[in-house]
This record gives sequence, structure tokens and C-alpha cells, in this order.
Amino acid sequence: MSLPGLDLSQPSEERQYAVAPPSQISLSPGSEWRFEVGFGHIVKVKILNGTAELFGTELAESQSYSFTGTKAAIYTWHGCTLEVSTGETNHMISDGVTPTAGHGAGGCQSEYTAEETPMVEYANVHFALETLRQEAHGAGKDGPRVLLLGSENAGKTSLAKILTAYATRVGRQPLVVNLDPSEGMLSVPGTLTAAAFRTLLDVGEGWGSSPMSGPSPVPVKLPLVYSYPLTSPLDADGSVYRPVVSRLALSVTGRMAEDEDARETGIIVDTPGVLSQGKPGSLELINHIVTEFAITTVLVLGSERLYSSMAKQYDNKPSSSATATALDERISVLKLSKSGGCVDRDAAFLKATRESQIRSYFFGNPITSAASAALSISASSASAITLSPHAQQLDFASLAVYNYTISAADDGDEDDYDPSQLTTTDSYLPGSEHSSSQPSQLPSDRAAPLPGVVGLSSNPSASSPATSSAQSNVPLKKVLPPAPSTLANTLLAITHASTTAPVAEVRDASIMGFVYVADVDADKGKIRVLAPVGGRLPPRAMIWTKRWPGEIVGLVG
Ligand SMILES: Nc1ncnc2c1ncn2[C@@H]1O[C@H](COP(=O)(O)OP(=O)(O)OP(=O)(O)O)[C@@H](O)[C@H]1O
Repeated sequence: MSLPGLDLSQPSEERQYAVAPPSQISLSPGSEWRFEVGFGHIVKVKILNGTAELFGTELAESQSYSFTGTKAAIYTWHGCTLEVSTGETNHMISDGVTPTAGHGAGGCQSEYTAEETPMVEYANVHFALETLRQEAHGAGKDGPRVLLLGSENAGKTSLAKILTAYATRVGRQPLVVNLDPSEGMLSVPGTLTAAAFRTLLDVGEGWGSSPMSGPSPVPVKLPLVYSYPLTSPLDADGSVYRPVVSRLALSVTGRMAEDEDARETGIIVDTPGVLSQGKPGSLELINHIVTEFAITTVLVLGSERLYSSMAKQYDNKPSSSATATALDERISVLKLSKSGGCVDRDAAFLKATRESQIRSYFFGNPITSAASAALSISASSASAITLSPHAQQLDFASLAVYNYTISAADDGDEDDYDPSQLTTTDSYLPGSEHSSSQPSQLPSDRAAPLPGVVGLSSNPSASSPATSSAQSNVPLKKVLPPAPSTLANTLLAITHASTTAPVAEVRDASIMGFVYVADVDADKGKIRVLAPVGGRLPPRAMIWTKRWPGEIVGLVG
């Protein structure tokens, strides 16, 4: 007999990396399991019994859902049992990142069960919005337009997902707008997007995916994308953000006018946290959004101070909709609790998230899609959605590439930007050609800026996108040959604007897609790009995303 501990043999390779057995987690009604999975590691979750949802989207029983680079929570209204196990590490996703398995169930970096959640509050908001939607149906007016405000990591995007998922579960079709350029919604970062959601969200993918050249198990959503390649809405004093937001709002309200389902359901607008931090200029931008989207409901997450200033500014004031006075449509401002599960995401995690969004735009999603299993797609296609981007050489001189020059660092010695000289008043209405003499043509359901709050804006004309201006002073400059070496490893957004369009039209044009610049050969004047589809690139103006999301190294080997 040997003493305990003295006859331990060297752990074998297999024992060291032995896969931990699946863990079972029982959740009582009204509780949630919060988990964090690092990049490069996969955690699989299966509902063994009961019902559960992830940010409002119901999880199917006995289907395995895979998560990587995720911080989220699985909530149950009636109780459930989960099985959590380690998935196979797929090196396509690890991308040189050492798989970061933690010590929690299934290799989660952190996981625990929480009994206290604001889900009842959030569900009540959904039911209140449903009442407004039914009223909209009865009275033939527009459904609620909801604005989510709160500081960074307050849970705005998660609440937007919850409200969207609940709306689609009752057969509604919300128009969801992402005004946060730091994270893409159905797109890469550096964009402002809007999409109509009628079908379920892809829980493993965040919001789901946009149309792609491969098979897609969860119905894809078709986003309307505008380029905003700057980190913060406050960059350039909001002079770039404001017109792009106006353009997006025009398109969204145009869609509402034509689509009965979308009109009744209304809009959900997610905003960047920086707008809620009381920085100079942020209140003007909030006011611009409230006016442009004719917001009727402002939800403030977790910030007493912001709630108080928003309530003073907007509560019970008429909305900016043209029919506001006739229908007595007033804005309500509500304060909601921040979930204790909201986690701060460090810069490295956010960078990895951005890179993974860009990678999946070109290469697909390499992890198992639960929904593909649910839809009984064959095992091979269920294992991954792999896309094959096409590489091609382009003559740089033949391209019309534009860059935002809002600081000296952007354009070397060429900086001539002066915010005070900028006007944000160029008139570019949806579908119209640029015309400085064109009269204002706001859709009939959009009207004057909010009474009583327009004084907030330092530049009153900025709150109206349709004020004509003969002078376009947009900080967008054409990048002239030779191709700068800094173009390598960045994205180019291909707009719908022609190569000879005025810069303001390029800024306001929606985006067709993106190409990734893999190499720059300055001597030969060529660049090698990766495009999601084959064939010749359309001759369109392109916006260089040099500032944001910036350089993405290692997308191609
Ligand atoms: N109940 C929860 N349990 C666990 N994680 C959560 C929960 N709610 C939110 N999170 C996570 O916390 C992080 C921050 O939440 P979210 O992205 O919704 O905040 P946000 O206000 O939109 O942040 P930002 O303004 O920075 O975009 C996200 O990774 C999200 O998945």
C-alpha cells in the first residue's frame, strides 16, 4: 500500500487535455445562466427539458447550440435543465488565438446562475409596446418608435435583441436600426444599419446573417447599410454622423410608409454608449435621432442622470411625426434597470469580436450552427458555413476611393478640415439625384423638429436633412494614386454612388458590399482585393475604412 499522493504518475497527454464530461445545470423559473466563452474555444449547450431563451429567442429542446467569443445569458420563464459541454476547437476560429478555455462548465471562462434579472421589466416593456401596436392597427397610425439609451455595456443591444425577438415571436416585423458603428448588425463594424426582422434571430451569431453566397440555415435578413468609418458619432463634431443618420431615417420611414406590417410594429433604435455619457455634442445628436426617427418611446438603461435629463427634455412632449398633433402622439421616457449580467468587454475582446465579424463576412461561420441541425441539414453542411472569397488584382488608378480626412493623421499633410466650415445640410433625398435647388421633400409622416427641443442644436439646420445647400463641404477626399501602403489589410466599402458622384452623395450612398485589400503594389499601381463574390467589381465610389474598423491583420495568410 502506498501513501496517497506519492504514487501519482505523470499525467498523460490525453489526461491533460481530456474533455471534461458534460455538466447539467438546473434553472428554476425566472432565473438565468450567465456564461462567458473565450475566442477559439467552443461551448455547446443543449436544453434537456423545459423551455429557455437567449436574449428573447427561444432555444429548441435537444438541439445543440455552439458558442464562441460570447458573453450571454440563457433565461427561463418556467424552469429548465441545460447540458453544457466542450465543443471541438476549430482552428479556423482560433485564428492564431490560443483557445482560451476556462474552468467553468464546458470550459466557460465564467458561468453562474442568477436569480435576479430585469426580464419581467423587459417583458412588460414588450407588452406595453404590443398595446401601442394594437392601437396603431386600430387607429391606422404608426407603431411605436423606440430609442434605447444607456452608457457602454448597459445592455442596450441585448434589450434590442430581446424586444426584437419577442416582437417576431408574436408575428410582428420590427425595423431594427443600429446606430452604433463600433459593432456591426448583420454587417461589419463601421456601418450604420437597418433591417426588418420577421424571422428568428440566430442565437450563436448575435443578430444572424445577411444574404451570402453559401447555404444559410436561419433565414437571412437583408440589411440596409451605410458606411460610417469613424469610431465615435461625435467625431468631426457629428457632422458626418448626422447626415448618415438622416439618410437612414429617411429610408426607414420610407419603408414604414410602404409596408403595413413594419408600420404597425414600429422601429427599435440601438445607440452607441458614448451618446449617453454627457459628452459635449451628445445631447444634440440624441435630439437629432429623436427627431429624425420621430421617436415615441425613450428607454434609458441604468442611468439615473441620463433618465432625468431625457425626461425633462422629452417626456410628454409631442413626437416629431407630422401626425403627432392630430393624433396627440406624445413621447414617453422610461427608466429600466440594467441587468446585473452585463459585462464590461475589454478592448481585446471587442477587437476580437470585430475581427470575427469581418472574418465571417468573407469566410463564413466555421462553428456548428444549431439551427442547421434543427432544420436537418446534412451533417457536413451543419458543421459550418464556409464561404470562399474571390481574390483579384485591381488597377488603383481606375478606382474612386474616398477617405474621411478629419484629422491630420488621416491624410498626412493634406489635412484641411475645419469643423466650423462644415455644413451638414446637403440635400440628398432617397432615390433622388443631388440637386442643390431641390426643394425639401420630407415624407408626409415626418415633420418639423421637436417643438421646444430644437434649441438644443448648435446648428439648427442640422436637424433637418433636407435643407438644401449649394456648397458641399464634406470631409471626404479622393485618394489619388499612388496607392498608399496603409490601404493594405483594410476594408473598402463599395457604395451605390457612381465614381463621379459628388462627395456628399458618396457619403450618403448605401453600401453594396465590402472588399478587403490584401496587398498593395505601389510600383505597379495595383492592389489585390478579396471580394465575397466573383466577377468584376462594379464601377462605384468606394469608402476607405481606414479609421474604423481600421487595419485587420491576418485575414489572409
Ligand atoms: N443578462 C446578461 N447576462 C450575461 N451577459 C449579458 C447579459 N446582458 C448583457 N450581457 C452581455 O454584456 C455585454 C454588454 O451588453 P450589450 O452589448 O447589450 O450592452 P450595450 O449597452 O449595447 O453596450 P455598448 O454600448 O458598448 O454596445 C454583452 O457582451 C452582452 O452579451
